[in-house]
Amino acid sequence: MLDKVLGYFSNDIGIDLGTANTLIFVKGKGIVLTEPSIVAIDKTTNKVLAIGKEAKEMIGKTPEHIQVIRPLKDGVIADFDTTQAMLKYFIQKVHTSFPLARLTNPRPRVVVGVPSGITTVEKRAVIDAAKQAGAREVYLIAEPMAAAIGAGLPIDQPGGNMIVDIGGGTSEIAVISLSGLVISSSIRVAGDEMNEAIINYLKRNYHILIGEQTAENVKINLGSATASDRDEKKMEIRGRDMTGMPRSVVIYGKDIREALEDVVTQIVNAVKSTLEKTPPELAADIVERGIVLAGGGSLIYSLDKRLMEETNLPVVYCEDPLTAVARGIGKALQNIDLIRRVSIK
Ligand SMILES: Nc1ncnc2c1ncn2[C@@H]1O[C@H](COP(=O)(O)OP(=O)(O)OP(=O)(O)O)[C@@H](O)[C@H]1O
Repeated sequence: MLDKVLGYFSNDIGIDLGTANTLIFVKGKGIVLTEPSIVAIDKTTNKVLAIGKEAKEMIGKTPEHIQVIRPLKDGVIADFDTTQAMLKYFIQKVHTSFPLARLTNPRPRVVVGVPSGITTVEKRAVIDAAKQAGAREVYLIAEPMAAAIGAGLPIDQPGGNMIVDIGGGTSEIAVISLSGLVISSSIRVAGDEMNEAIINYLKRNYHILIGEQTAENVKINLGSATASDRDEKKMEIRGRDMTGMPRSVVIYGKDIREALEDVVTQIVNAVKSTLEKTPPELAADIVERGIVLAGGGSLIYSLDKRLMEETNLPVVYCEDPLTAVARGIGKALQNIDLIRRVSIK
């Protein structure tokens, strides 16, 4: 009986520690936290002022002494101390939401999703950050593996499953069979580069400077990966001109499709080259099952159509692409054997 109670309240947690967003899954509860991976710091005192949503609202609106940091870059930790402070805050936030769990399991087991191309040093940084934030045991799962589990693909069967997980910092492409990554490729080009491409395009062609938030908004509302009705859609955006004066311009979907073309091509080429390296038996399964898309970056309008045109394969979105990795980590949390089988050693 006691075991049952302890088991139920053992709040082992799964973390999708993303470049853009951090999601936390608590065993028995589901996804309990979704926050931007952003921290605001007072540069003069080095004190953390805000974390997550609160910090995101400060972007581009802070006085000189406040710096808003994204401590992860390209899917991995770029600023160790800030990532650790952020993780500690998020873990404690979910931990204190379940007081009984805190009594029974004060130091939870933590499973973290990381890019498949992570280096040994980067791995160490994630494990250390999670341990210092209170984790007892830390397991790492490659993001495409977690996304495939979250998408409900039969990863433990002998058969090819292709998953393309496009986040903020990395695009992960993998073919999975028998609980292993048969082929994987991780490129450090994804949603964030799309924002940057829009900022640069508008600077070059419209001589207007816009912030990251505006760029993301433009990407979501006007961006696309193929010619479509969106080309004619327009939007008025505000920024500064080259003399620093506030200015507004009207831009069209076609402009943004052009701005994104280089980033989209890099992602499409990475998918094609992974397909070329896929063993024939597994390729045959992919012809039948199609390519599965996950991650927020994959939501760029008509990316599925573009990939279909370029590969001649069926392309489908998994359910709720933004939470696929977190849900996959969550499923793994229910099953320690699965964690051991699929975790990065
Ligand atoms: N509707 C949309 N259209 C285009 N892009 C979108 C849309 N919704 C979210 N995004 C983009 O998705 C990205 C974030 O996706 P996600 O949360 O999956 O990434 P992450 O897990 O934080 O990053 P990574 O896996 O690279 O560490 C951001 O670049 C965001 O702008």
